Amino acid sequence: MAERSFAKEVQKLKKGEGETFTGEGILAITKALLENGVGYVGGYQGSPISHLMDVLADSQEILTELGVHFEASASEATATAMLAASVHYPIRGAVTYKSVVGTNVASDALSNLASGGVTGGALIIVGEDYGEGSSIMQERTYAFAMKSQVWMLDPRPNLPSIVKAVGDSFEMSEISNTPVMLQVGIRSCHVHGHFTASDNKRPQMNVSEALENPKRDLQRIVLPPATYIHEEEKLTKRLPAAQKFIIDKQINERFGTPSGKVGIILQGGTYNTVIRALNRLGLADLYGDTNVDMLVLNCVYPLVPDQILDFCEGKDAVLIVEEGQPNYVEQQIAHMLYQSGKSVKLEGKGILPMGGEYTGQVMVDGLGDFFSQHAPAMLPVAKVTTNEQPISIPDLSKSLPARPPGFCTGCPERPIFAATKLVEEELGEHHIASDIGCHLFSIMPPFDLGATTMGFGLGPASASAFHNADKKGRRSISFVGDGGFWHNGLTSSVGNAVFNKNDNVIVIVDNFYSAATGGQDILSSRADNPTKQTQNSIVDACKGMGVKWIRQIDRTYDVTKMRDTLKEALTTEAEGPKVIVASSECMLNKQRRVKPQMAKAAKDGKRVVRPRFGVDEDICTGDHACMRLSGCPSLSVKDTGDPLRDDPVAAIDQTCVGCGNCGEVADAAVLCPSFFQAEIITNPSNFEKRRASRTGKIIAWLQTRRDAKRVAFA
Ligand SMILES: O=C(O)C(=O)Cc1c[nH]c2ccccc12
Repeated sequence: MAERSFAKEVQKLKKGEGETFTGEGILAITKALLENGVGYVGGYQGSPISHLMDVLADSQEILTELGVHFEASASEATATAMLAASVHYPIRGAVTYKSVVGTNVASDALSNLASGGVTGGALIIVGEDYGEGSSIMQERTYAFAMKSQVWMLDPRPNLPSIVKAVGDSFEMSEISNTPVMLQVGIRSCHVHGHFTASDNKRPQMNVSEALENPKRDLQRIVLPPATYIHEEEKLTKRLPAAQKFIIDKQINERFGTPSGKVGIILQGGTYNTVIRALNRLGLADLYGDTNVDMLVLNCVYPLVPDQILDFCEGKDAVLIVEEGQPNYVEQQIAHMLYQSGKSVKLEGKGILPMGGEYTGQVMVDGLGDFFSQHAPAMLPVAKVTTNEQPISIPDLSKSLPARPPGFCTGCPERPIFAATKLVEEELGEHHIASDIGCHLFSIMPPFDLGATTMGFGLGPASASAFHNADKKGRRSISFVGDGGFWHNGLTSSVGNAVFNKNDNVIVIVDNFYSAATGGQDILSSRADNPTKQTQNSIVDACKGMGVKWIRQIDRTYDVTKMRDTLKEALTTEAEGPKVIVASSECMLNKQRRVKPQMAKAAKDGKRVVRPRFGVDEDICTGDHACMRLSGCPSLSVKDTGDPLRDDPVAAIDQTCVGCGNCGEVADAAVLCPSFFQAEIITNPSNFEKRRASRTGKIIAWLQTRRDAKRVAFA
């Protein structure tokens, strides 16, 4: 079960011609797919397009009704390979993946797909995870579009434009026999708005019909000599067809006064920020109407030289607004201008920063500089000759404590790293390889464990060079999550270690979901899923791969067991990789699952017990050793008001879910007797009520007696 249910929202997918659809960008994309007769959809989840996969998963019924096949692909490579169904058949297909990392994984299939070309429209929806709030390295998917010759649309961030781009992409893909990427940034994915819906369309051909009428065309299969034909076709047919389509269909838009002496060429995705900046500069009204001449590239690849040169004609200066680096669009435009001998002044990176997100302030500063330098007369006098002092923003890093991202309250992964810390205390520091997923938070305080992260499912692979010539010497420890394990870790990491007789320790962090991407089900998820085969054992898969030494830990909160098993793995004489599968349910998902059940039980008058932990502040010495081995967000500090105690004591707040980690850690590390466990009982039995009342009275009497003897501070 994913973190959010879209069961209610997907009902909007049934809206018909003329009805108003209101909602989030990614939901609009899903609706647009159905309106455009898509035949199959798939993908791999990742921020910021995880919810698109969740919406599709929740729309299974509607998809089936329309004859649309949906798959939660094993990886982005799988998703892209799935688009093979559009190679020979006139079936429209769409897949989603996250940004450059998804494209990296997909790139083998992507090159093959782009070389052979497609018959049915093939659409890749890329959630471009660039800028503030991103979870990955800062690169651009654009490079892949260029190298494989895949077109890239980047629509203005509003629902009608995004929906239109879906239809345009399919058409463009079919006309030019080329796959198309629809790039949507973080803000586009989550922008809210409305558009006028059309009826959903059944696919022109569905996948069952294709199976009944198999087809092949040697010219579309990637093997020499066809590959040479593909390259030629790319240059002489597909590219010109795409460029003609861009002009004929007016994919790119012109705004403002066409004869302006200065102009802006911008990626569609930056439009909202540009318009807001123009508004702040006094160059656009609140509705976005402006006199500034603008060419909005809703298609950022390929560019159409005639269109660009026509825009630049007669202008003194043109600014390219292109987020991220390298400045691919600017370079291409510079080349066009140089080749055609135009003397227009080209601005872009320089006036705007080379890297980083073009946030509102960055855009106001950059556009302000551009107009001050090249068209100061356009700016309102107050902006040019301002004597306003810029607002100074205090450096909050001096006064606020750092708040590194970390494990959630009750996360079952925290004790795994607490155990690792304890083992290192005994056996010394080890080389630790990390992977993608929640468990990567181990690299942050208070654990500070892990030296590298090389890719999804590649944790153990990234430790593979570390082969200790001394059999009794130190081994590496590597981590991989259950998500990464099924994404490709089983072969790239575990199989590789078995085959190469790697002697290191591999910990598979199994929390029953692809947790970091939003709690989607995966092969080893424990829940029943009506459309998927779940409950496939990670241990059996590893054994099947040839792992001989394997241990399953069923409750990661058992820090002592976790610590002892890790120690055994690091010291055993057994050869080959030592694999520990550490399993406990993701606490976020567990709470989502259990809370409604408990609430219902309580409402029905049933007895419900919720464990909570607390700290006895009279016993706590305030040394905070518990926190150094935990980092639980519910574990905090509290001032006792006692002037004789310098340090605040530990305190557990209301967000505690009673996972028991703090107590376990304290026990395994022999740290602290100040933790206690309490039970909150809803609808207690009469016996429990009487007992609580009795003990309450005794405790109150003892407390009053003790307080009377206490020295009081005024
Ligand atoms: O959701 C995220 O933030 C991810 O990075 C997850 C993810 C999805 N597909 C990937 C491919 C390579 C690396 C990470 C991911």
